[in-house]
Amino acid sequence: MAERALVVTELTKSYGEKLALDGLSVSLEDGAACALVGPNGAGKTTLISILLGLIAGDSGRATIFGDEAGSIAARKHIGYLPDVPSFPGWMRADEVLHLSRRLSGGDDVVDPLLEAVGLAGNRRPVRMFSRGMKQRLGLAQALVSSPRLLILDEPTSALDPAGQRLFHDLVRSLRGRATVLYSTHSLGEAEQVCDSAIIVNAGRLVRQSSMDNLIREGQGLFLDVSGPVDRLVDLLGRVPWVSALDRSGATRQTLSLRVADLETAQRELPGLIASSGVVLHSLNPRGLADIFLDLTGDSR
Ligand SMILES: Nc1ncnc2c1ncn2[C@@H]1O[C@H](COP(=O)(O)OP(=O)(O)OP(=O)(O)O)[C@@H](O)[C@H]1O
Repeated sequence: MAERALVVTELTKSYGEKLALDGLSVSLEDGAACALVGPNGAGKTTLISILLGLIAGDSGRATIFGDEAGSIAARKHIGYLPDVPSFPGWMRADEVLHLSRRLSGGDDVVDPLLEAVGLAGNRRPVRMFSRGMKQRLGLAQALVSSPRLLILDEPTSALDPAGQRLFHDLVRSLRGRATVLYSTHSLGEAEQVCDSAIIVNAGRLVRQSSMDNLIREGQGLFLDVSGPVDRLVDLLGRVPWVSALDRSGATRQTLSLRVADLETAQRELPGLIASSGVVLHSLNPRGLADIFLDLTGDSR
């Protein structure tokens, strides 16, 4: 069986009274592109810091390709891109990468890497780079030692939407070079780059699942309706494709439907609305942000 890229078992870490990781267990197959998703304070940075060997857990274990997190062997497996990478402003991109390569003892991959991140031939000093360019250089730097595990920590938090999209395209194009662990607040971002997600909240694992499954299980519709809403709720209670129904509001009400079969729901819903006699004000699909809120709740 292939060696797993990451195995985290019952990992716990407190800062004084604050429990940041609470018996977290997750694992990652070699070659996966997995998002680490959770709201502020979920424990993502703490987990990454332990994987990088910057801090130690209180109990439990983490191994990277079989090597204990924090060991020299484990560190050699990892390439890391922080949210805001910094470089000596006077250096050029190629100089940054040559220096990193010498320090890490990696292969001579500087030119292809600069090409891959769209910085080939750029002779300007890094201080003249935009944030997006710095992030792309940071990605190249993280890859310079040919790591087996690439950890990206909220890498687009300082980028505008266009810069984010470019960065997502770039990470997607680099998939296959390394196993990817991509920390983000957003399932929407995770979907752009990753095929699976580890969702954490309050230091605990909420779900580890493929993106496809998360989206399928969370799919549904929001209906804004008024009039004989009880009648519509009654009709919806009888069809097999509704898996959950929440209702809020007074005169004008919002029905939140989770559906097992979206296509059937979209085909049959207009008929149910018409026969119930309600007035439909709006109909919207549930998005990834709704799925994220469902899974992480409001437990902070
Ligand atoms: N050095 C520290 N001292 C005290 N508490 C800390 C420290 N670092 C983190 N914490 C607390 O531990 C918990 C987990 O924090 P962590 O930074 O790991 O979460 P996160 O998921 O990375 O959050 P964010 O998305 O906001 O970066 C939070 O409640 C945070 O306040």
